[in-house]
Amino acid sequence: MSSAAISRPATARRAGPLSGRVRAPGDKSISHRALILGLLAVGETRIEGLLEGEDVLATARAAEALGAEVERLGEGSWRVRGVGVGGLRAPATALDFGNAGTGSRLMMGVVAGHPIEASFDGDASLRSRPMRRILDPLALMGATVVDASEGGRLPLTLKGPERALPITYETPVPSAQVKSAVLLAGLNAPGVTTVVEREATRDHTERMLRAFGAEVTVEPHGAHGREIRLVGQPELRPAQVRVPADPSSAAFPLVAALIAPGSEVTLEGVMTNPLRTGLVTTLQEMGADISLENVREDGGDEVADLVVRAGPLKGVDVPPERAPTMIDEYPILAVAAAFAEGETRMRGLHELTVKESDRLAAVYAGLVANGVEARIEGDDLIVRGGGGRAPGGAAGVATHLDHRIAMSFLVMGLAAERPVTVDDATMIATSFPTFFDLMGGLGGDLEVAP
Ligand SMILES: O=C(O)C1=C[C@@H](OP(=O)(O)O)[C@@H](O)[C@H](O)C1
Ligand SMILES: C=C(OP(=O)(O)O)C(=O)O
Repeated sequence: MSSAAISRPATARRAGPLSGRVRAPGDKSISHRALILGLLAVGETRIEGLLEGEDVLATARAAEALGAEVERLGEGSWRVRGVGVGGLRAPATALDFGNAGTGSRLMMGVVAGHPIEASFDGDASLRSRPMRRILDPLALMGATVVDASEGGRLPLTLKGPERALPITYETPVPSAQVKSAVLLAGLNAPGVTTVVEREATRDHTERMLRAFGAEVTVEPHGAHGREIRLVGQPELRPAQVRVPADPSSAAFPLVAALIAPGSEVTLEGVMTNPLRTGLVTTLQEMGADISLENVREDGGDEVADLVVRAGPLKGVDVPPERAPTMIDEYPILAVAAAFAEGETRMRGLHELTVKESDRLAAVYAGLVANGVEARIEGDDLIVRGGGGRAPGGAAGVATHLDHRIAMSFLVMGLAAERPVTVDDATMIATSFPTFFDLMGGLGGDLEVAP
């Protein structure tokens, strides 16, 4: 297991307006997948713009342990020499995924498709997260859980069958991680593996599998869902992957620019895949001044420069079916809502309770600690905004090993009447290692305890 890091509190204070042009780091979802498909391709995959955050570095180490040669050539520039589908070797020691749900769950799918045994572990947050949602479909494909902690949690040991079975699986929860784990296991199963999702989730695995030469078809399913079919046992060919800027990270300077009066910020090259843009849609409904400029295609996805100007926001009702397109953005949306005029109701947030922390509870507690009126009704979070103002003043928002809780409340501090301190900023390095430099470069006043 990762050794527990020493907590470092951080504080953000209101300063002048934010201004400048910045690029958020590479997309975390795509970075994990590029390393994993690089491992499964025959030959040399090149990745540019890889997110060099702790979560992704853990996946890079796991890919190495499973047989790939992984080399960093320069900032964000990586080379992966893969072993091919079917060519994995059993790792000598447990794979430690730290804080990373995506890396651990997708790699469980990879292992389950191969006749090898591997152990998975992580930090206290990852050890508390549900893994049955992954292990159940992988068992249908022939994998065995040799050993697991209570409730099928980490640390656990998984053993793949001699020959994985292709299945048709309807995901019980909207989860790109579950979908991806099944597809990755299906890569080494003879025949067609099918995943049906009632609500479409981020489609990076499907897109990237195609870019690496796999045969994948996607059809609509019902009102909001999709059916994805993968033909097993392809020889994946290596690809050149250019990783676009992560919309889930860009969300922090974006909301900071909206709520710090007088700000104008441009966020370059942000991925605008429609399955990731729920936050921008919602903020625009709230009246936010966000324009998409220079819309273009890059690395197989749509990207745009987002030009953001501060201005008044109004409360809105966010429908539950939008959740998969902005699942990681609710904490920062709640901060925007705290500065809006009137009430914002975010519906259907059950999945937030099983992230790095129980984000529904953590956001609610952080809002209340900062003098913001909020309540939880069932799976809904309701925030009453202060019409351009929020009190702030929390002396130590509890972040529970959750990077997005830490960044969200630091952004609140950049515009609140009193400074906001979070109890631990170390986890920010899992997804946004340049957060403090980037926000500071825009004029934000943030300080981490030495
Ligand atoms: O597939 C992915 O890259 C991710 C899927 C989402 O999780 P779920 O699949 O649990 O919804 C998201 O919260 C996570 O940050 C990244
Ligand atoms: C939920 C997240 O990531 P993961 O599931 O990969 O830990 C996140 O980054 O907000």
